[in-house]
Formats: sequence, C-alpha cells, structure tokens
Amino acid sequence: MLQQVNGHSSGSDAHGGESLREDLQEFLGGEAPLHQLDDLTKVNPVTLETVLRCLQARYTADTFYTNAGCTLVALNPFKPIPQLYSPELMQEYHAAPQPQKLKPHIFTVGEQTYRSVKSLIEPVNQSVVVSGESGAGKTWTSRCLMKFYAVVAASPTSWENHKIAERIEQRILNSNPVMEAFGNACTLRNNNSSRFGKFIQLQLNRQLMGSSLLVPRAQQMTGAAVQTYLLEKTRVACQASSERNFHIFYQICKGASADERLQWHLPEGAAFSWLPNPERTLEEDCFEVTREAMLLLGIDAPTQNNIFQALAGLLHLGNTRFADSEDEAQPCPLMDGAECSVRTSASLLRLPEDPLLETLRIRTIRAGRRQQVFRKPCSRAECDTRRDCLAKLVYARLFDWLVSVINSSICADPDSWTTFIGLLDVYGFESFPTNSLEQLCINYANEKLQQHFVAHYLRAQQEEYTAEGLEWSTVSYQDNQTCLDLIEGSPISICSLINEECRLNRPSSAAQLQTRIESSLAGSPCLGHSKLSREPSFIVVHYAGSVRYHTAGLVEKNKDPIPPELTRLLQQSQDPLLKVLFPADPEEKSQEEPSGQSRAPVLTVVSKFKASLEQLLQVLHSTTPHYIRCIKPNSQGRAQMFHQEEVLSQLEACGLVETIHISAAGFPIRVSHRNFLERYELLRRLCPGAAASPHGPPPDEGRSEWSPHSEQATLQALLQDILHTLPALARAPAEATPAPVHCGRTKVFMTDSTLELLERGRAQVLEQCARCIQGGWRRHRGRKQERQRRAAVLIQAAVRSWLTRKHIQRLHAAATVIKRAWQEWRIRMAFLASEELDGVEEQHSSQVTCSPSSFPLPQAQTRLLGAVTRFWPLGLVLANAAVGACGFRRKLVVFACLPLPVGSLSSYTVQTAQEQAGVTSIRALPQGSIKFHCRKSPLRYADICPEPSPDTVTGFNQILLERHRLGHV
Ligand SMILES: Nc1ncnc2c1ncn2[C@@H]1O[C@H](COP(=O)(O)OP(=O)(O)OP(=O)(O)O)[C@@H](O)[C@H]1O
Repeated sequence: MLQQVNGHSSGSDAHGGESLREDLQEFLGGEAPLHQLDDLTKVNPVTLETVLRCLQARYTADTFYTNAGCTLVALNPFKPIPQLYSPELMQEYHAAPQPQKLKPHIFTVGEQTYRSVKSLIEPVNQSVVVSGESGAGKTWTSRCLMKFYAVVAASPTSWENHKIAERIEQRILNSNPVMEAFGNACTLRNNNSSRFGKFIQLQLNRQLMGSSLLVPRAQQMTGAAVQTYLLEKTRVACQASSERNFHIFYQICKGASADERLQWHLPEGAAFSWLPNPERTLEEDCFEVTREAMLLLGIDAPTQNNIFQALAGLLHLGNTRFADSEDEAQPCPLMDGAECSVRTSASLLRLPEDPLLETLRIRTIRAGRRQQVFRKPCSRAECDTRRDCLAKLVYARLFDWLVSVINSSICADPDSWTTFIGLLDVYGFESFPTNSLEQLCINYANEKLQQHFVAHYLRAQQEEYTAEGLEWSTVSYQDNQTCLDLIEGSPISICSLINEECRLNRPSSAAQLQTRIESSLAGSPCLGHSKLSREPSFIVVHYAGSVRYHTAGLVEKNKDPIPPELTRLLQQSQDPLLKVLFPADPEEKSQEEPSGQSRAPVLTVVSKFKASLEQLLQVLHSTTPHYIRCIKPNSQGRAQMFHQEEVLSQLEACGLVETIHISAAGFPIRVSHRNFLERYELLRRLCPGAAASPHGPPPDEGRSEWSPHSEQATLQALLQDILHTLPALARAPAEATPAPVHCGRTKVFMTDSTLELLERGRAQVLEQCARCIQGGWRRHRGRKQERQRRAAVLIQAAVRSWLTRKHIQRLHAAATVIKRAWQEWRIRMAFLASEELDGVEEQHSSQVTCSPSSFPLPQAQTRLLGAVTRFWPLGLVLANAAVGACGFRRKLVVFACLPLPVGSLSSYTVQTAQEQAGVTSIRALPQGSIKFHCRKSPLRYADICPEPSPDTVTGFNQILLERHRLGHV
C-alpha cells in the first residue's frame, strides 16, 4: 500500500524495504523542510517515526498546530504565546477566503465550523471533539475556541443587539472560571485538570445583515448550554498523594476576608485533612475571579456566601475522625478534636449535630414485611465511608446545581436559536498502575468516540472505496467494535456483569468478579488476563493499548450507594442552599426505601454514564464532527521539551497513526467522472493519438441514443485517455511512476499529488491554447489592420483626387471666366483702341481732306510707314529721353528722329494721349500721323511689337511698341 501511495515500484521485499529506508534516511536527513510540513499525511513514508520527527521538528520551531488528514494535532507549548491567540489573528482567520490555506490552527477549525453552520449544508450543526490526555491542552483549546466564536459571532446589526450578544458571550466565557473552580483540581499530570467531561453547545441564531433579503445572514451567538459528565466526586474526600482537592476549597481558604474566615470557621493556617498541599499556590487559586464570574452569572453575594459556607462545612466534616469501637454494639467514638469539627460542620451545614453524628455512625436497616427498622452501629471504615459519602453527595449536588444555574443564565430560549456548534472536552484515554471504575468509564467513553471517528471518517471512506470497486484500498485499521462489545455489549459484557452484581446485591469478592468476567467473556479477543498479577483484575485491549482494571471495589463504586439516612438528614438542613439541593420529596422517600421485592433496574454509575454517553453520541451523530487531538510533549509541563516516547504513546492512544495512514493511503480527492472530464478533457491534446481517438465527447444529457452503458464505456475510455497523459505531465522522473489515481464506478479517486499533476497539465494545455488564441488573434488583428490601412489609403487617394478634381474644375471655371472676361476685355479694349484710333483717323482724314497735300496719299503713306517702321525706336527713345522737352520741342525731337519727307512736316500731326505721363506706345496712323500712348492708356495691354513685315501690318491701327519693352529694344 505504502509503495503504491508513494509511487515506489514493487520489487522484492528486502530490496523495497532497503530503498524505502534509504529514501527515509534521505528525507529525514534535513530537519529544515520537515517542520514546514503542515500535514502529517505528507510525511514520507507515514510511519510513527516520521510523524514523530515531523512533530518534534515543528515543536522545536515553535509551530504547535499540524494537520493530520481530517484531524488537527495541537501540541501543548507549555508557555504563553499571546500572539497565537490574539483577536487580530482571529479576525485574520475569520476574514481569510480560504482559512484552510493558512497555517494550521484551532481558528481554522473554528472558522470552518462557523462557515459550515452559515452555509446551511446538511448536517448544519457542527461539533468539535477535543481530546487528549490530562494536561494536553483540551480545556485551553476549548476556551480559545469559545473566545474565537465570541469574537467572530459578535452581532454587527444594531447597537442594542450587539450589547445583548456581548453580554451573553461574556456570560458564556464567565462560566469557564466557575466550572473550573468547582470541577478542576491540581493533579500529578496537570495543575488545572478538569475532573469532569463537558459538552458545550454554543447556540447561534440567524440574522439578516441589513434590510435586504439578499444580504447574507450572520450567525450570532445567542446562548449556550453545558452538559457535564462523570464528575470525579471522590476527590472531595480522597486525594492521591501530591494531588489536591478541587480548586474552590483552596480559594476560599486563601481568599476569604477576615469576617468570612470568622463566619466560615476558617482561621488562617487551619489544617484540613481534605485539603492536602495547601502551601502550593497556583494561579487557579484566585478566589476573586470565581466570585466575580459567579456574580456575572447571576449568583448573588448571599448565595455565594451560602455556597462557601457549605463548602467550609464539608472541610470541617473531613476532619471528623472515628476511632475503632471496642464494642460492636456501640457506635465508633470520635477521635480527639473531632467533636469540635462535627459541631462546626453541623453548624455550617445547618444540620442538627446529634443526628449528624448518629447518621454517620449508625446504619438503619429496614427489613421484614412491616419494614421494621433496625439500627446497627457501623464499623470505623463504614463511618468513614458514610462521612465521605455525605461530602460527595453534597458536593455532587452542588456542582450539578451550579451547572443548572449556569445553564439558566446562558441558555437561550429554544425558539431563539436555530443552529449550534458543540465543543466536546473529554478526558483522554487513561492507563495507570491501578485502574478502577473511573478509568473504565473514561476509556469506555474514548472507545465510543473513537468509534464515532472511525464511523465518520475511516469507515465511510473505506466503504466508499468498496462501493466504487477499489479493491486495493482495503486499509487495515482497528475497528474497535469488538472492544465495545466486550465493554457494553448485550446480553453479556463487562458493564452488564458489574451491573448484575449490583442488582443482585449479593456479597461478592473481587476474585469472584474476575472469574465471572473471564468465564463469561472468554471468547472476546479484547479480553486479556495477566497471570502475573496477584490482585484480581482483568485486561481490556483498547484501541489505544491494553489496560488492566482491578476488580476490588468495582461493584461498590458502581453502586455508588447513598444511605437513605444521609439524604433524609440533609433534607432536615435549615440551610437555604441545602434545602434547594435536597428538597423533601415524599416520592423520593418511597423510592429510596425499596421493599426488597422491587425488581426496578438499579441506577448504577455505569448505567447512568452509558445513558449520557448514548445521548451525547446521538447529538454528535447529528452534526458534522471536527477533531482536535491535543498532545502533551512532556509530562513535566515544560516548554521546549519533547519526549518522543510520551508523544508516541499519545499518538497511538488517540488513534492518530491510523488516521494518518488512512488519509495518506486513501484518496482525499474524489471527483465525479463528468466533472473530471469537464475539467481535464483538454489534457487529451497532450497525448498525440488520443485527441483523434474515436471516443467522442461525453454525450449531452438529453440525447436519447446514448444508453447508460455505452455512455459509461465512453466515459471510461475518455478517462483512460486522460489518465494516460499523467506520465507525460511529470516533470521529474520520480513523478513519472504510476500516479496514485483510481477510476471508480462513478468517481475518480486521487491524491493531492495527482491533482497537482493534473492541474499542472491543464495549465500547460491552457497556456498552449492561450498562445494559439493569441497568435490567431494577432494574425487576425494584423490582417484587419492591413485591410484598414489599405482602405484608408484608398479613401485618402479618392478624397485627394476628388479634391484635386474639384480644385481643377474650380480653376477651370475660373480660367474660363477669366478667359471670357479677358476676351471680352480684349474685345472691348480692341474696340476702344479702334474707336480711339478710328476717331483720330477720322479726324485726321477730315483734316487731310481739307488741307492741300503735296504728295499723293499712297506715296505719302508708304513713306510714312517706312519712316515709322525704320526709325520709330529712335523716335521713341528720343521722345522718352528728352526729359524736360515738351510741347513743340518734343514734336521736333520726334520728327527729327523720323525722316519724314521734308516740306511736308505740316501734313503730319503728333498726338499724345497724355503727354505729361510719358509715352507708353507709338502708333502710326494710316493718315500719316503717329500716336504716342501714355502710361494710362488702355492700350497698354494691347499687342506689342508689330511684325515689321508689310504683310502682317495691314494698317497702322496697330500698337507698335509697349513702353515696358522699350528697354529691351
Ligand atoms: N495553547 C497553549 N498555550 C499555552 N499554554 C497551554 C496551551 N495549552 C495548554 N497549555 C498549558 O497546559 C496546561 C494544561 O492544559 P489544559 O488544562 O487545557 O489541559 P487538559 O487537556 O484540559 O487537561 P485535563 O484533561 O487534565 O483537564 C494549561 O494550564 C496551560 O498552562
């Protein structure tokens, strides 16, 4: 199994064992990683040795909590570590999304139970079973859990509600010092040892956080109820050497004021035989704390006074010593000084002194049909027993009354709470050199709880494996049913035999009882016998080890006889408290005085204990249990000391080793086939052939063509495909060995490591997919961007060409307009010019016609034209250059330049359009005149430079030269 779990290949045993040892050596070689293992199921291999080493390493590193599968192992630090239990840390665990991911702590358990109660998943109610041997830290753990719940279950709704909740929480917390003062004592193993078992039911109500129904509900602590089991009342009258009585006796003796000392007859330094080792001062001896807590629980000062007075009365009763009587017919005499003690005790208990003495020393026997009363003086031992019995009776009733007062103070109205978290603080497995009925009851309770644990976790797990067809998974664990059959079975068991002895009320010796047990239960494998033992005894092989129980006094203890005279006496008390504790009840009287013929079952200690245990287990069965196993690292109660042998025996005693084995060997993770496929089907991609295998995806729920059988076959094939990828997922060669995973009928079973492997593979495939998607997306984006870019370019080009076209069209239109305007203007100018010229010409021709001409016109014309065409530049230069020349002088200059025919000067006229503005152009007129145009003449833009060819110059109505061209001529 171990090899399977840890992935070792199966070879020869010797070889396997050797390599395992080597592995172990290697693993244990370094202490450093060992203390970092938060879960004992992760130590490798899971053996007592490795578990022990791991715990030791963690203890040395001041790490006190470790998981062990479904159990939390709590090592007692034996030193105060305030930061480990601070309200801040409580809040941290409370606020954590996954508290189980934080370091192991009792607050993880607390928070898990609190969340489970809130989640309303059946079973809603939760229970925390805190177990361990005396001094291991059970009470401490329960106290811390109560504080945790008080902090996290505080009401956040209204101020008023908050105050109420706070008061209740305070009361619940206050019940601790009271119960510890009356129920705890200093023992050899623990200075503050609880001498009773308790189950605290923290009652929670459901409250809306806010007005909306959608707002999550909060759990608020509304009350609590305490149930106690098997108070060790014998301690009142009998304490082992070096042990002490219940704390409260020391508290009143040490903490009473002077007045109270007087009132209670407790002078300073007074010696009481029931108060051994008073010189030892413990922190639990604080009287004021108890008083304060009692007050807060509603026990007022007079009642408290009454209680302490009664307790003082018991202390004085303990000093009542009897001497042996010389005459059997006479009651035993009191020893020296005892008279005073009886008197004081009687006065403190407000009992009549003489009846008290008489009851202690004389037994009343009713016999015969007429119930005749016989009075028989008791022996000294009997007197002592009766005295002790009186004290035990008073103390036990007082304790029960206190518990009922506490309950009435902290218990909520049944309608006001809906769910609860139960805290069970029970005495751990006990095995002393001498064991009696108390140890039998305690170990019986532990067997029952172990069975509950087995039923809840181990058996359920194994049964599931079997149902799923996992043959390999049969882990051999100890089923303690045979042991329980031996102790409580029907019709014959140890309990039934002891009860039978009580019922028959026959004189029976210890040896006879031993023989009866051995002969009646000889077939039980859990019953042993030590032939070496001289004292009558029998051995029970418990799950946590063998314990030898002595039969001497067993039946008497089981009877726990209370002489009816004692009860009657106490009913006569004038003390208000004792009146409450021992009410005069006629019915009770008739019950206590049986006729001798009565066949009613006797209520023995064992039968009462068994009944309360059954009731407790019923409650536990209806809840989701959580387990905290407290371990005491050393019996000296010293910090930083780890005794391997002591821890080892505790690990065995609490069944932790089996738990660890089964947790490690089993499969803590189970996933349904469908869920498994949904999550890990993608792993088939890692298997080259698998992805293309013929097994299609699992069918849809509603498809009719799929029969369950074919679906199952397909699922199995798919699962196998996935599981085949596991070796490929392993990084290290060690991981490549067959993974601890099994495919059941409906679920896949695996370990944490397999889950890790699968998750790693899934992440790997998802990463590949992501990369693929990213690549595809990038390509798609690139293509899209390219398309967009091209489209943009196209659009830009189209827009630009459109704009250009528009622009050109506009230019074209403008050019057309300009051209047209220009043409019109030219025409107009030409017209104007021609008008102008024609006007001058007409005028000139009319002048020519009127004046006598010396040359015929064609001749004159030709000559003029020749003159103008040949000399006009010179004339023009002269006309322009003759600065200052004007009027006639100018004309002379011009004529001088123009070789006009002599004598005909008068027949030529020189006209200037604007003489003062300078000449722009010169025109030769057909009539022989030359026209000089000035700058502002519209002809300025006329054609320039006439062709000198006589063919092109058809007339003189032409512009000869523009001024701005003159410079170039
Ligand atoms: N977590 C802790 N931190 C510090 N000290 C602790 C812690 N747990 C226990 N102790 C110490 O160990 C002592 C014994 O613890 P506790 O009384 O809780 O043991 P127990 O298991 O209830 O014993 P018993 O069965 O005798 O009542 C305490 O008084 C306390 O001093």
